[in-house]
Amino acid sequence: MAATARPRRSVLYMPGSNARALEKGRTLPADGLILDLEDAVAPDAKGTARATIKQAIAAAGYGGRELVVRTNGLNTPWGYDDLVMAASSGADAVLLPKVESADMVRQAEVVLRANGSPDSQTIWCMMETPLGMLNAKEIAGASPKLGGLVMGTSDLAKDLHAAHTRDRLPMITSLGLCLLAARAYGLAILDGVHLDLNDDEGFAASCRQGRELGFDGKTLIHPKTIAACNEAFAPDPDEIAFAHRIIDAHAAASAEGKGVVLVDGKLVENLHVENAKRVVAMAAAILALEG
Ligand SMILES: CC(C)(COP(=O)(O)OP(=O)(O)OC[C@H]1O[C@@H](n2cnc3c(N)ncnc32)[C@H](O)[C@@H]1OP(=O)(O)O)[C@@H](O)C(=O)NCCC(=O)NCCSC(=O)C[C@H](O)C(=O)O
Ligand SMILES: [Mg+2]
Repeated sequence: MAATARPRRSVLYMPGSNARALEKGRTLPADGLILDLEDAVAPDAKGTARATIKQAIAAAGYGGRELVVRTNGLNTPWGYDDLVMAASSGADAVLLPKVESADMVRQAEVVLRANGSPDSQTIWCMMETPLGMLNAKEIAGASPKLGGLVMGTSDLAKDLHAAHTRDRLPMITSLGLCLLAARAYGLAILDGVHLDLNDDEGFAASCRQGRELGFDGKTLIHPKTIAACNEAFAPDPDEIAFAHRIIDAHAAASAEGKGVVLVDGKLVENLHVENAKRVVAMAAAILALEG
């Protein structure tokens, strides 16, 4: 499915070492699941987590949820074996951590292809280091196998010596650079996690801001945040109704040989129709996923 028509409002991380979480993922209303081998898994548990993830995907039952395996880096003792497992696991995508260059993407791609990764399996990149931000454009254009970027705002804040503030001003340059790179290359892009599980208001504000900036959705660490995230990133009924009015009014105007029309007092041109069609397609894709 095209990056813009597949719902990715909520994508939940779960430690690959936590079989209970992987089981729960089959019933949670998240659009996607990141089965993690990296930061959520202790060094001693990496091998077991790899086997647990492989078994969970093979056992199926995840419905239309997009399944993503986050591997360790190729510069670690686990990265190569993670990629070998992920390649033939049946996961929809493989998420590479701490990507800083196009070369890092291509090295992983070689291992994935050599180990049976189907064409349909995409590569996603964690964008979470200062060098990664500066090289966002070359990373986004590194390979036709690339499907998306995921902001790693926790690692980024650490490396930038930045604070986690309500307005996320310290993150804005980085979020903007990655959004530009993703949209320039037709990739999906997901916002970073909100770490404070007791801060519902702050979580809602970060969802709102992420959507306004243009993110497709947000990565999450706990199931209790999925519903609010789905709502925040879905087009609301008024938006969908307005999109239909735009499409219909512009079609009628075109039939009369006109290129522009006013809808509810607002100027509508071709570009607005394109956007309206994207909104309608996303609403339909969400209905199909939830139906
Ligand atoms: C944060 C947690 C460790 C909290 O876990 P827990 O104490 O078990 O929470 P609850 O008791 O409230 O759980 C209630 C039920 O929900 C299930 N649960 C909890 N979290 C998840 C989850 N992520 N996926 C699936 N299911 C989950 C529990 O099993 C309970 O179920 P039940 O048995 O039926 O009662 C935990 O939430 C957690 O581990 N979260 C994920 C942490 C993680 O993956 N971190 C790494 C990713 S974030 C990151 O790396 C950021 C990035 O790289 C960056 O740099 O920014
Ligand atoms: Mg990280």
